[in-house]
Amino acid sequence: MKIVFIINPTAGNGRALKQWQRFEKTIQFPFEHMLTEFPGHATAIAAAYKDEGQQVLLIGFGGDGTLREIVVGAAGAKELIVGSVAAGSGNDFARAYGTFKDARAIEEFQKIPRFKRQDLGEFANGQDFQFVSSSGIGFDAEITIAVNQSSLKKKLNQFGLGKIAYYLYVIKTLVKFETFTLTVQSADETVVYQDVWLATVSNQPYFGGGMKISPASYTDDGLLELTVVHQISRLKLLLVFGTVFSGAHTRFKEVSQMSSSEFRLSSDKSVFRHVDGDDAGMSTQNEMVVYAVSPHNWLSIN
Ligand SMILES: Nc1ncnc2c1ncn2[C@@H]1O[C@H](COP(=O)(O)OP(=O)(O)OP(=O)(O)O)[C@@H](O)[C@H]1O
Repeated sequence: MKIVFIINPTAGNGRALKQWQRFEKTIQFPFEHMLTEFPGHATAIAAAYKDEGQQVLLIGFGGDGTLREIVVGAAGAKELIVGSVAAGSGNDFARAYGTFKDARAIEEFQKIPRFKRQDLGEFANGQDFQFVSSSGIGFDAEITIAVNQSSLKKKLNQFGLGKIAYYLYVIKTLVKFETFTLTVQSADETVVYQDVWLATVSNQPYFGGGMKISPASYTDDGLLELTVVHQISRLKLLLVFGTVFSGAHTRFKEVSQMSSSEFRLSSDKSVFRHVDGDDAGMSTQNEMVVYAVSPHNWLSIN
């Protein structure tokens, strides 16, 4: 089995490169490695291994964005297995799909490779999007995008205080956010939700760096789960946010969840959208977007 590390040097607020340099010194088996040079590069690197004619273990050295790009490049290929070394800021991929904690664990995997077929989520909205963990619209997407684009975050990161930027944007967005009306069509029903703060389609339980937003999600069951937070006061929303880490938010009446192989979502205004915590443009007003499980699945370590 060939081992290929795909390293995003910018992941983990720029800490991934140093982490890789330390990790590399501990590797005692043959490997290849590539550093990503731009967003989307990991997809091209992964896809280039599709015709190797042998099993290849692609190890993403980065966070959720890097791993999504690798999975997208590897999806549909029978001989490409995707693993990770957690080197991002949130690392929800590692929570659901496992991660190698050191080089020895990779060596053990090589001796007895165990892997598993996994679902990939997708939707099209002008362009094709795929998501490994989740994709959402509304409040959380607006925060994510503001933080990702923030120069304040970059400054605070120099002192290891990047999280402060995140909390500042939570407060700022909480004050100015305008809720929207969401129409959801699934195989069984059509539901209209008023005063919606966020809607997230999940393939695995975690998002946002350890928040257990969708406890009923399984990565390989051919189903997606939708979580809608609606008709809630700003103060109570903060309280609910605090309970997401344990999954206790599902007890609130303002949190609705459902499961289906496909959801058609439309909002009465344009709203921000993320895929696996990265900017994915806007979901435009009254446009029906179909979220589904892709026919192309992928292989994770097991
Ligand atoms: N050389 C590069 N320069 C700038 N951006 C890059 C480069 N290589 C990859 N990227 C982009 O960096 C984005 C962020 O990476 P990633 O999500 O892995 O790290 P993170 O945001 O720190 O972690 P997490 O998503 O787990 O919080 C990826 O979506 C990818 O497109």
